[in-house]
Amino acid sequence: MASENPAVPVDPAEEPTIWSASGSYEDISYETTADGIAKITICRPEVHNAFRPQTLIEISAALVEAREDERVGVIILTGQGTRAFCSGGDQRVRGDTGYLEENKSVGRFHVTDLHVQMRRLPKPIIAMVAGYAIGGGHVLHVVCDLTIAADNARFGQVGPKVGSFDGGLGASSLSQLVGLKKAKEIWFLCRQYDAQQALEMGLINAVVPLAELETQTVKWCREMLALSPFALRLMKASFHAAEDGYLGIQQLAHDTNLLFYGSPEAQEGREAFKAKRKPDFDQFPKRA
Ligand SMILES: CC(C)(COP(=O)(O)OP(=O)(O)OC[C@H]1O[C@@H](n2cnc3c(N)ncnc32)[C@H](O)[C@@H]1OP(=O)(O)O)[C@@H](O)C(=O)NCCC(=O)NCCSC(=O)CCC(=O)c1ccccc1C(=O)O
Repeated sequence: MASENPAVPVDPAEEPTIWSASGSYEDISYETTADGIAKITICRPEVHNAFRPQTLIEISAALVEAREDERVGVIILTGQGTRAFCSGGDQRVRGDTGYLEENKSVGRFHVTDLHVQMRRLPKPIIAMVAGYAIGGGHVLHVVCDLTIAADNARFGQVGPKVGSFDGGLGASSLSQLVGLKKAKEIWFLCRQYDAQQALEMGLINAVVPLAELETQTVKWCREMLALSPFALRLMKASFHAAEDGYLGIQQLAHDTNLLFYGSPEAQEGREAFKAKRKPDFDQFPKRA
């Protein structure tokens, strides 16, 4: 809300949210706020926002857009309407070799690359969940960095009921969140859990009234936007480094390199090369 007294500064966390849409997508929408929030919405409410290959290709493109936009600091992933965040792979286009793109006869799992992209993306991604987060839709929220759920949210895996499973992040990240026994229960029994149960088992970060889902999620985003973006980037990479092995180390190491490039020591190497002279690294301390 704008402050009525100009002497009282407006708390950025309380500013109204104005979304600007951009891009030309069929299955999703991509919107941003002037203060640095991007929102990707799956727009297939007639199938509880189930994804087909095209949906995942578009989410991936929107994530690239959000990543490359230097104004964007936080990304929200959500589903259109109040009945579902996402119900997983669209079973109508599930072929015998994976999920089928239009006019293609050989299927694949586009989610594999998308999960990796979300995990490596150096900006926080928040799942904003109303209604069902089921099957591959449940895994999508698990892969997000944070999850804010409405009080009507329902969570669960259904793979073993419909002849599918996610032994990737859908197993490993899930068991990190809720523990091995609970993760096995979720997969082995295919039950549904309400938002309160999900909160209690550490699957999500907060439960809010449905009517406040977006304002509360935006509030969380704005709290993060007020923090150091590079510190958030390094923390995201650090959380995943051990589990991601060499590729986790690579992310952190290259981020260190990014910082090193800003130092006089690294710049001396570059300048010496360009001037075709011997670099003078003696001027820099051999740090303890
Ligand atoms: C979510 C439900 C429990 C909701 O039930 P209800 O409220 O009664 O609604 P419905 O009447 O069932 O649904 C309304 C409407 O939507 C259609 N629909 C819902 N979900 C899907 C879907 N996934 N695909 C296609 N269509 C869907 C439903 O048919 C209705 O349409 P009408 O025309 O009105 O009849 C319930 O809907 C439900 O259980 N849905 C199915 C959930 C499901 O089976 N999901 C797929 C699981 S498998 C998966 O997601 C794999 C994903 C993947 O690609 C993958 C592959 C390999 C490794 C990892 C992954 C990964 O993790 O992603």
